[in-house]
Amino acid sequence: MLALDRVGVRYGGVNALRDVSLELQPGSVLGLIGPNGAGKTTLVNATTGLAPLASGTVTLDGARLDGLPPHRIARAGIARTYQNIRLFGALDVRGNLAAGAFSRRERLADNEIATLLERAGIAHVAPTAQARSLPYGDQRRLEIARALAARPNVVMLDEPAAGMNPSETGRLVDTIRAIAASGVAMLLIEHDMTLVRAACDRVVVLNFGQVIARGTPAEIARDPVVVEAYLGTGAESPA
Ligand SMILES: Nc1ncnc2c1ncn2[C@@H]1O[C@H](COP(=O)(O)OP(=O)(O)OP(=O)(O)O)[C@@H](O)[C@H]1O
Repeated sequence: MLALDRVGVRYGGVNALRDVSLELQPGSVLGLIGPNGAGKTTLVNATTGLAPLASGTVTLDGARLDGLPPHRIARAGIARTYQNIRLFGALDVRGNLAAGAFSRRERLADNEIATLLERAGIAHVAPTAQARSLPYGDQRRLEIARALAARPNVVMLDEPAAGMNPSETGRLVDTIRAIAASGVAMLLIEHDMTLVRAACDRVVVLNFGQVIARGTPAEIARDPVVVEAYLGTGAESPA
């Protein structure tokens, strides 16, 4: 289990995160929602060693992760994707997956490459295809495959459906649920409430760096505090 306990992150005078506690359980998907600038990406950065903690702790099965460099945290079994795709565009699919497996310090076998592509929902993609030549939705999924290449216990997806059309987004739900079902603890940052409702077991809502609500997707959708801070003000409808 991954646990954040009273985590605080400061950027100058900004409390990007304040007193945030949450847990990710194997086999389960936790949704993380909130308005732009609420601190969602910062939470992933704090977990993966990219944003230093001002307070609190991050532990994986009881072992402290905060303070470790990003590569050590990756080796401990935490993988992520990025809000803006960060593939090695000039490399082929195999090269990108090998980069994801780097923390394991072993070669990536051909059959494992096939399995990773299948788990990410892009079994049709050739390992020799150049990453930047892939359609956008496939690039997003290649990022997921690269995260899985590390054989992680925890996967954090930062807006994986951004730029996808509705049918691609629908298929993404199956991919996410299948990864969780394999025993991975997952965090899903997402603005699309349809996807959140379909993919997440529980949801945490951030606003100005603080948790303002937590519960099942149905509970969150009818929470007046959430509707006021987030759902009612944007394009998303809580209905
Ligand atoms: N490297 C940084 N330096 C300074 N301030 C930062 C940095 N990263 C984030 N912030 C600030 O911290 C706050 C939280 O930002 P963060 O990107 O985590 O929000 P978010 O919820 O992921 O937003 P979005 O939905 O737009 O991605 C914002 O006020 C942001 O401006």
